[in-house]
Amino acid sequence: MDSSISHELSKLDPAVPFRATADHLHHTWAKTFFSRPELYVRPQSIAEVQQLVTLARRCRRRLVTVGSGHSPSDLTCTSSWLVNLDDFNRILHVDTETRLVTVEAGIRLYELGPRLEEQGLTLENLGSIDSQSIAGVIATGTHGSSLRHGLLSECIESLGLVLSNGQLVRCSATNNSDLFRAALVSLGALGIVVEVTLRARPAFNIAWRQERYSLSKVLSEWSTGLWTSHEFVRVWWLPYEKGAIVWRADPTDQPLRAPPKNFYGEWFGYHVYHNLLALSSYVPRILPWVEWFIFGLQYGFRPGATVTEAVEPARAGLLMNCLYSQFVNEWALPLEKGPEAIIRLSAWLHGDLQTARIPFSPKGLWVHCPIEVRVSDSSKNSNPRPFLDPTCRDEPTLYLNATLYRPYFRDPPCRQRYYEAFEWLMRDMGAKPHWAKNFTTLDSTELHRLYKDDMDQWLKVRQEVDPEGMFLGEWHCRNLPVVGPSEHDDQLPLAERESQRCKADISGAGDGLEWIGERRWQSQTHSEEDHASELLHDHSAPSPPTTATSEESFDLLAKGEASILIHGA
Ligand SMILES: Cc1cc2nc3c(=O)[nH]c(=O)nc-3n(C[C@H](O)[C@H](O)[C@H](O)COP(=O)(O)OP(=O)(O)OC[C@H]3O[C@@H](n4cnc5c(N)ncnc54)[C@H](O)[C@@H]3O)c2cc1C
Ligand SMILES: O=C1O[C@H](CO)C(O)=C1O
Repeated sequence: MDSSISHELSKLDPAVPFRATADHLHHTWAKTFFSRPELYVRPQSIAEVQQLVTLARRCRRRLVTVGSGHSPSDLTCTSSWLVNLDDFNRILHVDTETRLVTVEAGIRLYELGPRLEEQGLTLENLGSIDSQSIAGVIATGTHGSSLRHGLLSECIESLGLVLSNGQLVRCSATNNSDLFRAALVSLGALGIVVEVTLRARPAFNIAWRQERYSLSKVLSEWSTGLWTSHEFVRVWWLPYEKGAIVWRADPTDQPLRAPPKNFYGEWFGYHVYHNLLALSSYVPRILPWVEWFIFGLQYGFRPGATVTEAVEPARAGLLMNCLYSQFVNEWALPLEKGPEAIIRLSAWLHGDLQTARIPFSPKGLWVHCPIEVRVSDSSKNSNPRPFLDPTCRDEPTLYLNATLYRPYFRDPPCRQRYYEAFEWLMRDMGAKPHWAKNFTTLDSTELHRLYKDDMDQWLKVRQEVDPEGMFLGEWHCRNLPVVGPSEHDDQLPLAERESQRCKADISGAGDGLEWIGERRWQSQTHSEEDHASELLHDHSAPSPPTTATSEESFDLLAKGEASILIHGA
């Protein structure tokens, strides 16, 4: 460890462990990005998180918190310090009457699910997987597919965050409500979420049914029951087949019934599909045939031919097999605009530019399926909305997700043009991108135009709780107007800028990129004077962990007047 870090650490409480290692190689689940943080820290208590934040501030380092790394963008990449709360994952309190559950923020959904079930409870909604940490799910606005639910974070009652001055602050709809609305989609840029209180639902099983539809049937039923006939509905669109797989589920009292085996869920089918996708990178024109062949074997070759059904606990039945590494490019738009968006994208993929009205050539371009078609509805939610909620405020939301697999971690050749065209269409339809995913053609000005005042409010809260940019990186600077156009980076001295991205020279990385950050701290000599003034301002209260729960203490914090705990300072 850098001697200046050891020196600063020696001034802190030796009884509070600093569980840091060097040489950690970070990568996203999809291996789209790699980075080598200077330190990888796995705290096990709030005191450890507070000490870590204090140390980072004194050493002038950026902090990035990573959950399970399932966000496929460079959002979690850093050359500075990477914090992971996998060892901070206990259930702290369960009230079976109110169904309020408090957990440490590193808990993964697959750990939480069975623990809630022991208490007769479950989460009310899930996305496609349960690998994420609860804090990660909240931070990027993860959603499932149901018009009876909004974002998964709708069930969050309150959050506890450690801010850049080391203070633990709690927030909810009624307490520090602006901080709460900002933290509900925080993008990791406010502080480290350490505690989450959520409202669970009585455990339930779902009966699900999956069948093949023609695309025309999907479109004709769009407004007449497709999305409303069941509590949970999702559609996978097969663009070349002009077909779709429609999956629907409702709570049930029926006895459990395991799903039947399926083609690519087994070893043979999994590898056949993977290798056909790999082959298609060299011979892209086989993709329509791959779609016909694989989805025929998986779901039947004709609409209605094969119906698959099962009864499973919701915590398992709502999930799906996401197969291989992938790029995901997902946007939220009004549900009523869905048929137009699908008809135009379908026309483009089939070369009908007049209907498509998308100014890119589809010539020689072949893409993967499925395009995921999902829904969400936050408009009836009585909880405060996150400032950065991409779903529609007053009407149901459609999510369109253009999935592109990366067989053996290799990028498919269609990616750039397909995503340019897809994103152009989404922008033309007034859609907003899912924060976690691989959108590329928007910048901070355009994202600001989409969120307007809501983004301004988010930026205001962010700036108040992290004035030096300890939790900001290149991803945030690229996508959010965290500094005004005329202002200089010096206003956020801890924010980490990217210095380079290159093909990762790492075994098994495929086309994954290595993200390298500027080591700004090497040029920021922290003078004795700075240090003395920092100590004066921040480090005044060597007492038990500070908890601020009132509006008042948040205001004090915003003015930089609140005192914080430094263990052993
Ligand atoms: C196979 C797959 C399936 C997916 N399915 C869906 C889906 O169905 N619906 C959907 O909406 N999304 C889906 N996603 C996206 C995924 O839900 C989000 O990317 C989610 O944020 C990942 O959680 P994580 O724990 O991996 O967080 P990470 O990706 O590690 O981090 C995400 C953000 O959360 C921040 N963060 C994490 N922990 C903390 C903390 N303790 N305090 C403060 N900030 C924190 C990070 O700094 C970062 O900004 C899927 C992704 C994959 C790869
Ligand atoms: O990001 C996502 O990946 C899967 C698709 O494979 C899914 O549903 C997401 O959302």
